[in-house]
Amino acid sequence: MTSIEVQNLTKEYGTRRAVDDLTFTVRPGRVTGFLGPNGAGKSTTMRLVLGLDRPTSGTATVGGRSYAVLHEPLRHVGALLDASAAHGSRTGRDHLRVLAASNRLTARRVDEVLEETGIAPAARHRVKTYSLGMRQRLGIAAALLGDPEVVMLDEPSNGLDPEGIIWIRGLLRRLAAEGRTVLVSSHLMNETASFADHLIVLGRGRLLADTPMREFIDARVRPSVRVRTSDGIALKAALVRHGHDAVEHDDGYWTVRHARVDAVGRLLSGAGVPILELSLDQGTLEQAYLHLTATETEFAAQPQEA
Ligand SMILES: Nc1ncnc2c1ncn2[C@@H]1O[C@H](COP(=O)(O)OP(=O)(O)OP(=O)(O)O)[C@@H](O)[C@H]1O
Repeated sequence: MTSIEVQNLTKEYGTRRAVDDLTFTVRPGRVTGFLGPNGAGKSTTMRLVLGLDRPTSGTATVGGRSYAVLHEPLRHVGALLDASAAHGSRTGRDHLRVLAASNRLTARRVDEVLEETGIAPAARHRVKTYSLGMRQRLGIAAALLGDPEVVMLDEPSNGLDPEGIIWIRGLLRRLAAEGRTVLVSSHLMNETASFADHLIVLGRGRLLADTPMREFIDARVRPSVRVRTSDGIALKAALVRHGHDAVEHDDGYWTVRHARVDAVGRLLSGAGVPILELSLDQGTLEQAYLHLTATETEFAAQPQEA
């Protein structure tokens, strides 16, 4: 089992500290979402893990070894950092074949990942004719080529169509279920919520959270109850009588904050209020993330310089 270990990692570009004393471990068997606003340091951290940049101090290792010393690294770590990295005048297949050859991987494996990522029909076309989504799939194919234990993807959903987004979700879940270590950065909160088990959140190069996704949401967004009725006046009166605060929305739903579904259901049926719909509103990753960024004063008060 191979983890990504980041220990007191710092990277400065001139006077700008892109990564600031980061320490975390990305563990196998789950998908870890890597979040943070633009410029928070996610890509820099990934580049440091891949040995594409040298840390100012601290270490980033994979299975206890730095990427630079890995023999045939694609067999250990697969990464998508920049989907435009492939040579435009090569075909998708040739691009993967060159990568495969440098890591003693077979041409058969190239054909497998072309199939797996859905670009086999375009494999003999030049990369410069690929759409953004196809380039993205080619980048993911390259990441999977060596059947690696560790997969790091920077914004993999970028440019994918709805089917592609569903596909990547299933792929990430499967890679984690196979016991791999999967780190995925994204700005799409709904997307991240659909595939991540765990979250690492950065702000201005620092670690803001390293926690299971459910805990991250529950700690910041208290659940509420959503209810729809044909008698809003009776609903409000019954809830207020029991000390609840009920808010009506434009879509005809009411929200009862800090309440349990069963308690609200019992109370309303006891009061003879007609209930058309009743459900738990658990709070979303987006709400929790925005709550975190709003409460991190230093992080919110010092916007990124241009
Ligand atoms: N090669 C570089 N030279 C100078 N500054 C850099 C370099 N690479 C990154 N930076 C700076 O480091 C900071 C972190 O950037 P990084 O790309 O890691 O953030 P990010 O979280 O990946 O952002 P995004 O979500 O926009 O991709 C930014 O301020 C960026 O301008």
